[in-house]
Amino acid sequence: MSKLQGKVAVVTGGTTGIGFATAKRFVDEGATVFITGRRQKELDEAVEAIGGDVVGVRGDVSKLPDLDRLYETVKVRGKIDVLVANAGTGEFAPLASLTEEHFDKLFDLNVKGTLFTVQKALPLMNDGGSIILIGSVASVKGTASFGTYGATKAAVRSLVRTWTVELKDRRIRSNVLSPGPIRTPLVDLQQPEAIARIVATIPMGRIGEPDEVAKAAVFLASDDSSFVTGIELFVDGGRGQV
Ligand SMILES: NC(=O)c1ccc[n+]([C@@H]2O[C@H](COP(=O)([O-])OP(=O)(O)OC[C@H]3O[C@@H](n4cnc5c(N)ncnc54)[C@H](O)[C@@H]3O)[C@@H](O)[C@H]2O)c1
Repeated sequence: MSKLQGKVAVVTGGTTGIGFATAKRFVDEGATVFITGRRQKELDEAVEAIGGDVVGVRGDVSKLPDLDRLYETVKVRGKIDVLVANAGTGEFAPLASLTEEHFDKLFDLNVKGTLFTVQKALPLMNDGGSIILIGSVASVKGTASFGTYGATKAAVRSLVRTWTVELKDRRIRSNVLSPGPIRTPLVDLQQPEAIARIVATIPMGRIGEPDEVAKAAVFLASDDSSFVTGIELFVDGGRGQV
């Protein structure tokens, strides 16, 4: 039995990496999935590669009018059962030399974009639905140059605590799914020495694959996690746990 049969899901930033893998898993589990991306070409390629019941909507989730347009499109196909606020950016710089521009860029997308992605979805969400925000192990593990990024993801973790309480009467569950280092365009694999340093901090001795995060997303999206809300689920090979 498919775990998401008949469900409608939205995955922001679904053209690459974790968002792409999650959208693919959701479609394979029977869901209708809307993905977002900023560039039409990448969006079309992702829709083609995922196949099945997937719709691409172009937009930048840090811009509120784009979010309105996204949900206008989704509305035509019905209510939302699962929302994955995945779009996020990671640029890394020591706090001591951080610029205001860098700070604003990260907070605009990772915090403001994530908050309004959820807020604007609420009128369309089915009671009993599931909200998944993508966090990061960087919020609990001090790592040089990850300060601003980690702070944005700590904010995401905090937002979920509040959504969990504010949405309880509608039985909407909200959880954070926090990956450790995963093989996606966000992680620069062209720097083998940096990767080796990261891998040395991971008990499982390797970086993760996008589909390993996607499998956990299916758990949080489906009835398998019917009594799970307000948590942070780490998919990090143990990196943040030791
Ligand atoms: N890869 C990792 O190691 C890792 C670890 C922890 C958390 N994460 C988080 O996972 C999520 C997905 O990242 P990923 O690793 O798959 O990298 P990625 O670069 O493949 O994915 C990021 C996605 O967000 C989209 N995006 C970026 N800015 C956007 C915007 N303004 N509007 C709409 N979409 C936008 C990108 O187009 C892309 O599809 C992010 O929130 C990231 O912070 C990644």
